[in-house]
Amino acid sequence: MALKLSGWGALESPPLPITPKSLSSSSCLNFRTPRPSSVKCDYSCFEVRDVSYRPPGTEMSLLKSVNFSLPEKSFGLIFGRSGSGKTTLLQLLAGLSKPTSGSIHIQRYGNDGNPNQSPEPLTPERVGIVFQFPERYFMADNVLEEVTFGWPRQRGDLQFKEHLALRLQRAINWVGLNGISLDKDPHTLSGGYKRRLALAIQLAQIPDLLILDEPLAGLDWKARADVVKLLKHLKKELTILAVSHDLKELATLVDRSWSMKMGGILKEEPLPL
Ligand SMILES: Nc1ncnc2c1ncn2[C@@H]1O[C@H](COP(=O)(O)OP(=O)(O)OP(=O)(O)O)[C@@H](O)[C@H]1O
Repeated sequence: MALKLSGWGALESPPLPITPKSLSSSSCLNFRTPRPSSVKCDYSCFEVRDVSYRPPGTEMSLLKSVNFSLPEKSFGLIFGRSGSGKTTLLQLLAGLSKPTSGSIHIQRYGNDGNPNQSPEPLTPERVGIVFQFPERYFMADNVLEEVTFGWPRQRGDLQFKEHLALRLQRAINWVGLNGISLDKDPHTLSGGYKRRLALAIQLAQIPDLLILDEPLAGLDWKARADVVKLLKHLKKELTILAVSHDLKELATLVDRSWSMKMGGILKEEPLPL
């Protein structure tokens, strides 16, 4: 099967077809199969309950009894002063560190607004995180290698590779990178396209929750507008939680917002615009 990418975005050079063969030389890290489509629910929320965090070996709590919930397919924004604990909270959500106390889970609710299942823990495989300045961490010589970095290298069956190829195509289409040749060096992309690539890397894993740490930082005005437009598009399909100082530019996307006070105390508050 050869999947040809086509669609929006100016075509700089003909894109490479994505085939199971072109995915055969990647390595495996934490790869998750998609949830069965038979699992239906009325709606679900990402919930943080009484989460506190004190780094190992220290006496100081960086987060104090944090509580919030974010319904699926909504956009949440956390703002607050530098050093208040925003990134620390994102790291807990992504499973990069463990709360000292409290829980982080997904809760499904029925039509009557009551939980209709036990909460499921939010495992790291269900979360995609794009750090500040993600382009600084690009490792590969071309776009295809960058998106598939960490994918299975062993000889899998054809069906599995077709499945990966479809995921890749979906992620690339989603962020509008389909006008870019997959053999292009990621470091030569514009600022906005580098951010699209960083998003595609996470979207290819089909996360339930996409976390963005300062998604507009370091971009010029045109790239910032471009990324905001893209996030508006992604929000239709995904649950997104961002930390940002760029409140005005992201305001039109925001469904829920919280202020992180110094000392790691989170409060639901409208954006101070
Ligand atoms: N492992 C650690 N041990 C001790 N202190 C830490 C540790 N990690 C972070 N801190 C401190 O915790 C506080 C919160 O840091 P954090 O990076 O979460 O803040 P932030 O709100 O994201 O800031 P910024 O907006 O500048 O990114 C800071 O004072 C930081 O120095």
